[in-house]
Amino acid sequence: MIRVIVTDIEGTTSSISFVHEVLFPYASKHIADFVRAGHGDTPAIREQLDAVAKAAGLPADDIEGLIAVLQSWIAEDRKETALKALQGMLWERGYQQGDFRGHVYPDAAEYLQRWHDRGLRLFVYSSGSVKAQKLIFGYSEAGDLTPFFSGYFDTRIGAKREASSYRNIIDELGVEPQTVLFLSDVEAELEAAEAVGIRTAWLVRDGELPETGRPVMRNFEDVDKLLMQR
Ligand SMILES: CSCCC(=O)C(=O)COP(=O)(O)O
Ligand SMILES: [Mg+2]
Repeated sequence: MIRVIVTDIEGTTSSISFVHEVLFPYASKHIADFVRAGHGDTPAIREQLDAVAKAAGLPADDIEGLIAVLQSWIAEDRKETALKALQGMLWERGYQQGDFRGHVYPDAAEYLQRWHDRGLRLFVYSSGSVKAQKLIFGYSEAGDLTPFFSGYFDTRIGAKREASSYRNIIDELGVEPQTVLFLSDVEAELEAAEAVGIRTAWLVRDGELPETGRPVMRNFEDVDKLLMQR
């Protein structure tokens, strides 16, 4: 019986276009000023810049070089933990100022509430930082959805296509893998979760249904029907 749901964000609870056409361009536009203003006296920013410098093989004081690296990572959608941490800090201002609100599909907002009320424990696992996860759900178009979640995982637990990440999540939650349902739009992530015994559901929000033996879910209502069968 499923007792825990772990959900991806981009392409699952929320549209890919919101992430790629709103959040990433906002980060790209503001990252340079953010880093120039914060690198000297904000330890949380400095810590992430040191990680960027190490990963890129640049001196930690090459601020313009680090900005160029960050811009290129945003453009190529690199799931680098330090970039994701900086993006989360940057987006906080955008959400607080009302520049945008987090996109969450109406069916996702509805069933997150229903599943929570039914006693299921809900968690997020996204490449976006935990801060960014709390922001997209906290400032969502459907209101503050964070009360429905029991916890959040980002790439500090491991990369989303690695089976070991899902083992780490199971260990952290202290549950049996077959009691967990993982939702994602990326088949490689589902395969990694399945490798450690986690149940999965594949969200295909838009476009043609792929030819696969795997059951495909168009929305969270379909996921709920699957839950009822298990
Ligand atoms: C938490 S909202 C920003 C999403 C993000 O930065 C990202 O890389 C999306 O990754 P996901 O694992 O949710 O597909
Ligand atoms: Mg996704």
